[in-house]
Amino acid sequence: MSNVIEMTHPLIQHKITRLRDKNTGTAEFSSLVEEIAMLMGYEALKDLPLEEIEIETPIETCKSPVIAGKKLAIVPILRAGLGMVSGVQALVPTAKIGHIGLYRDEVTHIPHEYYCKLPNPISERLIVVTDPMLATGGSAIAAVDFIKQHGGKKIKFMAIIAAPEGLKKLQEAHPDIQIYVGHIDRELNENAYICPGLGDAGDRIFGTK
Ligand SMILES: O=P(O)(O)OC[C@H]1O[C@H](OP(=O)(O)OP(=O)(O)O)[C@H](O)[C@@H]1O
Ligand SMILES: O=c1cc[nH]c(=O)[nH]1
Ligand SMILES: [Mg+2]
Repeated sequence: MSNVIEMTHPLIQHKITRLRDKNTGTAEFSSLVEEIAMLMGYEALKDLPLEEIEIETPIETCKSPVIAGKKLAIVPILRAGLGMVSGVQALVPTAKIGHIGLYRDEVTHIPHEYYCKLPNPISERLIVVTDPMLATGGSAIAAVDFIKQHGGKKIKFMAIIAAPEGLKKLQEAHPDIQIYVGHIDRELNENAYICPGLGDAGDRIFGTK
């Protein structure tokens, strides 16, 4: 799984355990999602290209590196992916933000699109797609399909928890993207929920259940 990078940092693992706990309430849950996204973003963005510019320090003129190229785009899959935006945005405050609205049908588990607005043009930007949960992979595949249809080429996908089944499908559908996951869990259950997982991420972030 060479294009899948699973996080090993102890802080991320600790925070994921807090997320899994059913007694963790909405305020702590959404803060943890933001913090994990920032820590994962630090890892996912470590190959950002640099260019040297000339600046003046109080002492002398020198050349020093800055991030090169077009501004990054962060694209959350609504709703739950929204909870990860501020964490990545804290690292790259100039990032443009797109949105893709998808919900999973409760019976068929097939994703349905209800919204899509991306920065335009998108073809030259690095695009970081965020969604805490990668279950069957249907939502992730549909989101990357949309981004590619709009011209997106350089895509990284960030999920906090992934099921092996969905990860495999996403890799097969989009072998050219890099996938960053906080933890790969055991399996999906009969309702396509991740086990052990953390329940419904959107409901826990926004307090809707
Ligand atoms: O890999 P999949 O099987 O497609 O499942 C994962 C999707 O399910 C959840 O969203 P949900 O449909 O619950 O929408 P929400 O974020 O609005 O709660 C989650 O945030 C992912 O987007
Ligand atoms: O376990 C799961 C699966 C899909 N969506 C979630 O929020 N949790
Ligand atoms: Mg949900």
